[in-house]
Amino acid sequence: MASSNEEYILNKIDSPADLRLLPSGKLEQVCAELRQYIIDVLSENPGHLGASLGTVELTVALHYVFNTPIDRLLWDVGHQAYGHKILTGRRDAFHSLRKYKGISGFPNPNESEYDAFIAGHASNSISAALGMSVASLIKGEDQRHVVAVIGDGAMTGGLAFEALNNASTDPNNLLIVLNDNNMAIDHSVGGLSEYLVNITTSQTYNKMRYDVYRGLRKLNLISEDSRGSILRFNNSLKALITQQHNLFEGFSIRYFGPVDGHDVNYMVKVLNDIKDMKGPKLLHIRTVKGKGFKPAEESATEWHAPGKFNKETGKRIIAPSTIEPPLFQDVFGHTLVELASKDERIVGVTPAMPTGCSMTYMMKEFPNRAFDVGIAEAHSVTFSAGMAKEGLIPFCNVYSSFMQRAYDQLIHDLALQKLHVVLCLDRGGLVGEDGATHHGVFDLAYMRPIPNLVIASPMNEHYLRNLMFTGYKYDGPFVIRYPRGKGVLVDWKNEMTLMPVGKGRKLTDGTDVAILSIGASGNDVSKAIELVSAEGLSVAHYDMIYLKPIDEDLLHEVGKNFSKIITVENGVIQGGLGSAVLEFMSDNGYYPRIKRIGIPDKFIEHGSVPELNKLCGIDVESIAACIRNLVSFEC
Ligand SMILES: Cc1ncc(C[n+]2csc(CCOP(=O)(O)OP(=O)(O)O)c2C)c(N)n1
Ligand SMILES: CC(=O)[C@@H](O)[C@H](O)COP(=O)(O)O
Ligand SMILES: [Mg+2]
Repeated sequence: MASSNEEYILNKIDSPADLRLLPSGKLEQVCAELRQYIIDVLSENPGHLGASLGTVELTVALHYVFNTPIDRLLWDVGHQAYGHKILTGRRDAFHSLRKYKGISGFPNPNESEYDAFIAGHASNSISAALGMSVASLIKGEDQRHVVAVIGDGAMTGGLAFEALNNASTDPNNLLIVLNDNNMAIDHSVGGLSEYLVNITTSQTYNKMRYDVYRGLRKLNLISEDSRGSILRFNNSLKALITQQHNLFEGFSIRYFGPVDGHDVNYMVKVLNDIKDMKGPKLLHIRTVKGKGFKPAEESATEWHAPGKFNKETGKRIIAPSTIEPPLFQDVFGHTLVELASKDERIVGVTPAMPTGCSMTYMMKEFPNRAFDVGIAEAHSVTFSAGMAKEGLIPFCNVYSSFMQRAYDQLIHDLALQKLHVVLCLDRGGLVGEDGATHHGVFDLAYMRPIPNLVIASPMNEHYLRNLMFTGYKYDGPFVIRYPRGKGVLVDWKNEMTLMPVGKGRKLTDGTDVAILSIGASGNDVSKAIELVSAEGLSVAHYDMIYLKPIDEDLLHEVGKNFSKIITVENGVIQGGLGSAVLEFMSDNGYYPRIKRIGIPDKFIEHGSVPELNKLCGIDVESIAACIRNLVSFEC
């Protein structure tokens, strides 16, 4: 914070141009104010706190040195870009972060010209930035700098490695800033994270290399354009000092660092030094996730996205514990342990979301049988397929929207070989404040065309458990899709039973209209039916449970007995349950009037789940209105 005799500066920075007018001596103050502003706002309006606190100095240094938005700045994942938002004209709007009609929690070019590329899903920044850097050369815009900021977690994604590989050959002047805090949401995992720790321990070597390099440049003994000579210089220096091999230089990408990512003035100096170098280069900075807010520094996973908190006491504000239904993710986690304790062939796999999906329970109970494979959704599926081929029974848990990354693996590696993997898709449906990048609304539609897959979705916790048990017993790829958040049953721990594959169930009888739903949306359908029943309407409700194979007996029954049908799903209308029912009715000579309720053909913004459900017409009131309208033929 500004001391009493210092004027508050942040309010005067309406764009990075204002920042760049400040003397460098003021940058530390800007950082302090920026950090405090993030803490102040997020304590009341929750968001991704830890990552953005860790990048305060980097953000200030980048906007100070680079001529944004002409220079392109890409944030990987984008959850660390709150400081960037505040410095780029969104300071006052920051209070509306992640709220319905407010600013997005991630960079989005539709929101600001300073947001150079869409972000939300990890590991795309180097590819996109490389494309921009190559484009600027082809277009003759050689003055334009392109910078990708990527975390050590996001760097574990395969896409990032594909981009590094490409960056090493196609001409470009890309700068990659590797923001290394040794954390993803949970602890960073794998060889890369160990490697980065090792580089850090050889800091003296790297600093010496950088200092010698600066000296030679000052003496004009090496030239900027002569990439080969720099590499030769690096190599011979390396040979002089140590046999150590640098991964990035192995890719022909110049490596600088590691530097202290909380020393804003030093970063300004380094960035100024390296920004005009030709060719691809990587600056490795070390930061602390949650920097400047003690509880967040001490417990980074908890404070990744902590919800509301008291900024004075450092305590999270958690609703007083009443007896409530558990989170679906927790039911998954406990049930997996229960199954795994009876069959040692069961293993668990998560791509970097152990806390989020509650694989942590399995990791604690059976550390040798649970795997966090890093931000690597595609790999997680094929890795699971490999284990299944050898007789293990993997439960691979992937957030629905991140699963989009693994479509070919699903088809080629899993379904084609009909391997026994239970694929648990958490966060299916609208997820709320994370918005368009994170809604898990495409899964039912994109999986339905894939042969050999069984696709199921539970209406409540008992069905989740039953489906996990059925998936465990079923010899083939078995997908279970369930939503973010709480279930509906306080008493969730039932005796698990087999659910006949491809069989749905009738929940209520009725004559006016039949509603076919899948998954937890069925609970809203039940409530809507209660509303219209009180008005004298008679509605039959079927919980399909399985999208594939779909229950054909049930559909014949509905086709024969109803002239009006409503389908309800928390997924895109095109291709999911509604489409399956339309196809079936048409193929079998039934011609009822069918109204499909689901997510319309557009990307859905951020907001609370109830707000978005209403927006999409999948909330209780909208379903009830649809029933009334269909009965009177106006729907
Ligand atoms: C494809 C994909 N998988 C998983 C996630 C969930 N996720 C968001 S942030 C994050 C950790 C990122 O770690 P890092 O890049 O090191 O950033 P940090 O939070 O440490 O700053 C993960 C796994 C995601 N956004 N995208
Ligand atoms: C930035 C990111 O992708 C994750 O932090 C995501 O927001 C987690 O979502 P949940 O809160 O549903 O676990
Ligand atoms: Mg990290």
